[in-house]
Amino acid sequence: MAKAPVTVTVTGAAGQIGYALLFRVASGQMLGPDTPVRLKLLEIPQAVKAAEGTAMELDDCAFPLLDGVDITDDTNRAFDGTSVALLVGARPRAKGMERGDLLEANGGIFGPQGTAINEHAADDVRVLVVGNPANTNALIARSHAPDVPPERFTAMTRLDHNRALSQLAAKAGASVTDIKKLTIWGNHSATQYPDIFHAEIAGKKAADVLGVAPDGSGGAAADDHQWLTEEFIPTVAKRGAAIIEARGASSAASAANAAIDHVHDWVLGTPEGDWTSAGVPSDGSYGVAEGLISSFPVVSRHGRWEIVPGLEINDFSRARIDASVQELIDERETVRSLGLI
Ligand SMILES: NC(=O)C1=CN([C@@H]2O[C@H](COP(=O)(O)OP(=O)(O)OC[C@H]3O[C@@H](n4cnc5c(N)ncnc54)[C@H](O)[C@@H]3O)[C@@H](O)[C@H]2O)C=CC1
Ligand SMILES: O=C([O-])CC(=O)C(=O)O
Repeated sequence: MAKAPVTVTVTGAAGQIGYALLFRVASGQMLGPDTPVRLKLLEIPQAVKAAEGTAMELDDCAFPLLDGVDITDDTNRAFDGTSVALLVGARPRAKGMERGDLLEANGGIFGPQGTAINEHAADDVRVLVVGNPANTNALIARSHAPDVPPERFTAMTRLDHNRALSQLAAKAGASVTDIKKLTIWGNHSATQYPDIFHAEIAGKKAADVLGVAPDGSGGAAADDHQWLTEEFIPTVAKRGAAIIEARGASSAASAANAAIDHVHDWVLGTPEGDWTSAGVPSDGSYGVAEGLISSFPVVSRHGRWEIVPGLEINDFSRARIDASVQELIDERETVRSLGLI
């Protein structure tokens, strides 16, 4: 028997990421080749026409799995019956705006969207926040949805994870498929910590392959600790800014790709013997303050993210995880003081 269509809501549908994302969702790359999708596109009134143009192109693809497209500027209607909510639309940082201003502007978007999800979404709703600052926007949305299990609100760090995979593979002369158990910890910001100390390259410990010792004492090659601290970590953490510099616009296709990967793995499971990274509500694991939406090593089993337990954290990693988590604590304090959570 054919499966029932799954309702997927995309906010900011007329934006750059929306344009790169919708066609892949409609083609079945996110939920699998046997799951029809019904799309709901939310935009601000000025961008509804552009979203209609995208919907015309979706029609023109004649995707067999696309069961319908609904375009609206009404938040309640956009989340009616939704099972997958991709919160992409956000207020971009304008010139002269402080981080607090940005958080406040986004509170005006993610608070009402959380409320609408609480009231109108399907019982199995899963939420992925892409719009920046993604972790704290997810926290704001979640705090407005008391009837939705908290673990259904997640923030995207899969793009950072994929960037780290690619950088590590290039350094090791390996394929990305040879690399397992890489982790992004903390915030989707320049403080994030891409951790290679549990990673494996073709079954061997990445730190051994690369001669990187956690205390900087060197290994096979003295330069490799420097590669970790001065190349790998900053390249991954500042990749978004480097793309903006090069392209004149922020990452769009790679961000859409990461959103597809995140939801695909959440719904359909992560492969055995590996894990990925996602911003999920902390249960206090690894000393991360409970309730923060922080990036962790995660697997998905039976449709739920689980934080990978029991990893040993060396002092090098500890300091970097703590710094990124502190930034999340500070953002939480700011939105609390603004009455947004
Ligand atoms: N977590 C991550 O790894 C990444 C996050 N991002 C973030 O994703 C967000 C979107 O990026 P782009 O698509 O490139 O931006 P964009 O500016 O091209 O598109 C954003 C769209 O959101 C819409 N929008 C604004 N407020 C809205 C609201 N209240 N409801 C519905 N739609 C609304 C705008 O009209 C616009 O069409 C940005 O915040 C960006 O910083 C981008 C790359 C990676
Ligand atoms: O900084 C931005 O707006 C884009 C972003 O999050 C990224 O590419 O990681």
